[in-house]
This record gives sequence, structure tokens and C-alpha cells, in this order.
Amino acid sequence: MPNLIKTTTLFSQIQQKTFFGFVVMTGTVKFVVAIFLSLVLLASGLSFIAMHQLYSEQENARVAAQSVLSYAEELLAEASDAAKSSLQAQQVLCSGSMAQDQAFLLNHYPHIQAISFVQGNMIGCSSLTVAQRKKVPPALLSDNALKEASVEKLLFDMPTLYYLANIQNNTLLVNISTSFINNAFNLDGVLPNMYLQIGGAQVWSDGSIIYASGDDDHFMHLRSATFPVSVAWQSPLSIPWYRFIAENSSLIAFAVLVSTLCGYLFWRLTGHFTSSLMVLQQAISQRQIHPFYQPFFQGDTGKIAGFEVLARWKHPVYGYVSPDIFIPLAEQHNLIGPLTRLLMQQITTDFQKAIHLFPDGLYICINISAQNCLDPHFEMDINDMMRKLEAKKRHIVVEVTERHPLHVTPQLNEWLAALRRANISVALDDFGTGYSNLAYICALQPEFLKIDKMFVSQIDNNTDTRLVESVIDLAKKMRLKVIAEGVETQAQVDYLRAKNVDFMQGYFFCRPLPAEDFIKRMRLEVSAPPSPA
Ligand SMILES: Nc1nc2c(ncn2[C@@H]2O[C@@H]3COP(=O)(O)O[C@H]4[C@@H](O)[C@H](n5cnc6c(=O)[nH]c(N)nc65)O[C@@H]4COP(=O)(O)O[C@H]3[C@H]2O)c(=O)[nH]1
Repeated sequence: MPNLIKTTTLFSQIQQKTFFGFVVMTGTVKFVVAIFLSLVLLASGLSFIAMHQLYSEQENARVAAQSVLSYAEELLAEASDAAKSSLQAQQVLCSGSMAQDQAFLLNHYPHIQAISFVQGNMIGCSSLTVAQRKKVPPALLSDNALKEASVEKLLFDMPTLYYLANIQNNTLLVNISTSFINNAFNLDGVLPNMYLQIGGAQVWSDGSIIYASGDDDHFMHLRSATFPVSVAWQSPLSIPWYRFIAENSSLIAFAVLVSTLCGYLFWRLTGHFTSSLMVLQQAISQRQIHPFYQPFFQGDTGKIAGFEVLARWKHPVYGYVSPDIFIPLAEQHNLIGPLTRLLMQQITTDFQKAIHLFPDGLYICINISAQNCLDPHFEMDINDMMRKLEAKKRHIVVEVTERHPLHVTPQLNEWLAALRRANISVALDDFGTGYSNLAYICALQPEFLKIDKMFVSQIDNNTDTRLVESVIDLAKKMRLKVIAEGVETQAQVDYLRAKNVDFMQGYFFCRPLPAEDFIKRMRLEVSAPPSPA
């Protein structure tokens, strides 16, 4: 016998797990929310990766620009140093021996191509003899241009970086090959759109030289504090998607995995956070509720007279749930119609093949609630079940409980009349427990009266049995067939039999059984009917 959850109800457990009753989601909404959550997480993850990459690239560009500037400063510092020491080495430089001059420079200043003394507007002595007596452009020698640096074709056919120094009334022109400047752009992180602004010339990272000055607002700038040189570069503002995918494929795959996992977890976990109504709806749609069958027996012969269909819900997590819990909830939420339909479909499936085991005249009792009476599907469903179970040879009985009495209205009377036309009988269940009176019995005109187990349990050797006796007498006087419920002991059986009670049902005879076991029991009954107890 399944261990039914009674007091610590499933629903109180589930309701404690709702977010204080705020979360009520259908399966579809839950699915959509899970997808949405995954997408939001994925978008956030991808944005984070992209922003991180963009920030790193911007930072790398800034570091590269700083390196390029430092390199240019080092070259110009070397030029400045070379200019100063040239004054002492004037005799060496101006010795007239080119080989000697070059050796001096190579030894001390490996990046310096030539050093020349400017006299008036002419090159005087120079480490490069071909430069001697060359004219210096006047603009270069104006006050403004002193100590200036730029990249010009001054002494050579190729543009070179020159540095003009004025030391102790000597003007010196120091030349550095542009190939040395271009080396600066071979550093890591240098962007194609980066250039060195040296005086009025822009030396670009691709080696091209443009004569322009003035800051471009679209570029970032880093200036030297000591020399007229700066670095400009265009900081990346976005990353092309193909490069983003190619460079972050594993991170992207990870983000997809994590977001999908989160969405899935959300979807699974909200299964525990849905309301009791949703849980019950799910139970019906997923066919977690099944019929069990409890036979009842002839009072005189002890033969199986019929059986009652009792709903059993086996929750995948919480196990068996008592009908005392889910039936009222189904009634409250208008789910009793779908639940009864599910049971009737299952009864048909359970017994269609074993119907030959059911003797003629067997009663099949189905519990119904007030809402079934107004459900337009009920009649259709019960007719369908009756057809499949060859109900002409069997009796279908609907059990109407007395605990929550029906409102007797003309519609109900009409509905009951329709049942009777279809050969369906009515039993008044739980008799004696409700607030009904004889008028209620008169209105329903049941064929059966089920004495509640509360009265049957009072039958014992020495207890007062006047109440149960009166109930039986009343039923007899009204010519109703009596079924005594909850028969558990031999003494109760003996008493009820002595009182000529028509039928007995209870654990003494048999507990509610799943279909398979019930069919086995019927098979035994057919082959060797039990003798009366
Ligand atoms: N202590 C004791 N109990 C016995 C004994 N023999 C049978 N019972 C239990 O007594 C109840 C009899 O059903 P009920 O009065 O119609 O009372 C039913 C019925 O009112 C309702 N119910 C069950 N299935 C359905 C259904 O499919 N539809 C509707 N509307 N109500 C249902 O839930 C109630 C409780 O059902 P169950 O828990 O299955 O409880 C069943 C049954 O398992 C016994 O010897 N001793």
C-alpha cells in the first residue's frame, strides 16, 4: 500500500518553495523565460568579452605608442648628445678624413648618420664631405626653427631625421637615418594608423612621410616633454565580428555553454517553484494520476459485487499524494473535469482486454464532484467508457459525496435523469458525515447509500451501535442498497452481515489495488470464488 502523504502536505511543501507565491508560470512561459535568460546571459557574456578585448587593444596601442615615443626620444637624445660632444671632437670631425669621421660616429653614436657645423647659411665642416659647402634652407635657421627636429631631404636624397642644435654660438645639424625611426614601428602592438610627428613631418608606421602638422582630433596623442616629437594613433573603437569570433572562439563557446546551462537550470528549478495549481495541472497532463480499484463484496455470499475507482497520484519527487489533498484542490481550481476524464480513459485502457473476467452485473463505482455534473464532457466520456466496457452487462454507479452536498437545481435534476436514462445509478457517499437531511436523499433519489467508515469503526463487541443501526434501518426503509465502507475487522463483518447489509468494502477484504493486481484478483475470483468469510 503506497504511503500517502497526509499531514505534511505536498502543497505546503511546494508552496514554501514558491518565491512567496510570486512565481506562477506555465510551461510555455517558463520555457520562454529560460530562453530569454540564456540569451541575456549570452549577450552579457559576449559583450564582456568584446569590451575586454577592446580595452586590451586600446591599452596595447597606448603602450605601443609610449614605446614608439620613447624610442624617438632616445634617438633625439642621442642626436643632442652627439651635438654636444661634437664640439670637443671638432678637430676629429673636421679632419677631412671621412673614414675617421665615420669611425668616430659609429663608435659613439650608432644611429647618427652625419654631424655638420653650420656656418652662416652654409654647411661648414661635416662628417660627410659631400655635404660641405651645401646651402642650408633659410627657414631652418630662423630663431623658431632652432633646436627643431624634422624629417627632410637636406643633405641626402632620402629624407632623414635631422636635429638642429645651437650650442655656444655653434649651430650643429645632426642627421639620423629614417630607417632607424621606422624600427620604432616594428615594436609589438603598433597599429597601422600610428605616426610620429617630428616637427612638421609625420612618419607613418608603414614608412610613408607626410608633411603636415597640427593635431588630428580623431587621433590620440602622446607628446614628448623634452623634444618636439609626439605619437598619434587611432584607438580602436570596435572590433570586427569576424576577428572577434576568430580570436575568442573558445571563450565564446564557454559563454554559450554557461548561458545554456543557466537557462536549463532555471527551467528545471522552476519546476519546483511553480504553484500547487501548476503542479496539479502538470500531473494531469503528464498522466501522473492513475486509478486504483477497491472491490466490494456481497454481504451474504462474500463474492465480489463491484469495485470503487479511487484516484492515486504518484508524484515523481514526493511519491504518493492522498486524494484528500488533491481532490479538493482539483475541485477548487476547476480541474476535476480533466482529472475524471483521465481516470475514465485509464479505466478503459486497464480493463478493455480483461473485461471477460468481469461477471455480469458487476458494479463499477466512480467518484464524482459537483463540477462533473455541469461538465458537458462528462456524459460523453462516461458513454464512451460504458461502450468500451460493455456496460450493458455491468452497472455504472456514480458516487456523490455528502461532505460537500450538491445544490439541487432543475439542471441537476435534468442531469441525473439523463444518467438514469443511460442506466447509470447514483450512490450517496460518506453518508452521515455531512449536513444533508432526508430532503437531500429525496432530491437525489440514490440507488445506493454508502455508510461512512466513521460509523463502521464504531462497531465493536461492547460499543454502542445504535447510530450505525439507525443508519442501516433508514437506508432499508428507503429501499436503498447499503454499502458499508471501511470494514476492517471480523466483528464488523459479523455485525453487518447480521444486519443484512448488502455490500461490504474495506481493508478486511481488500485494499485499493493497481489495475494489474486487481485483474489478478478477479482472475482468482473467477477460477475459485472465495467462500463467505
Ligand atoms: N481507514 C480505512 N480506509 C479505507 C478502508 N477501505 C477503504 N478505505 C479508504 O476509504 C476511502 C473511500 O473512498 P471515499 O469515501 O469515496 O472517499 C474518497 C473520495 O471522496 C475521494 N476520491 C478518491 N478518488 C476520487 C476521484 O477519482 N474523484 C473524486 N471526485 N473523488 C475521489 O477521496 C476520498 C479518499 O479516498 P482514499 O484516500 O482513496 O480513501 C478511500 C479508501 O482508500 C478501510 O478499511 N479503512
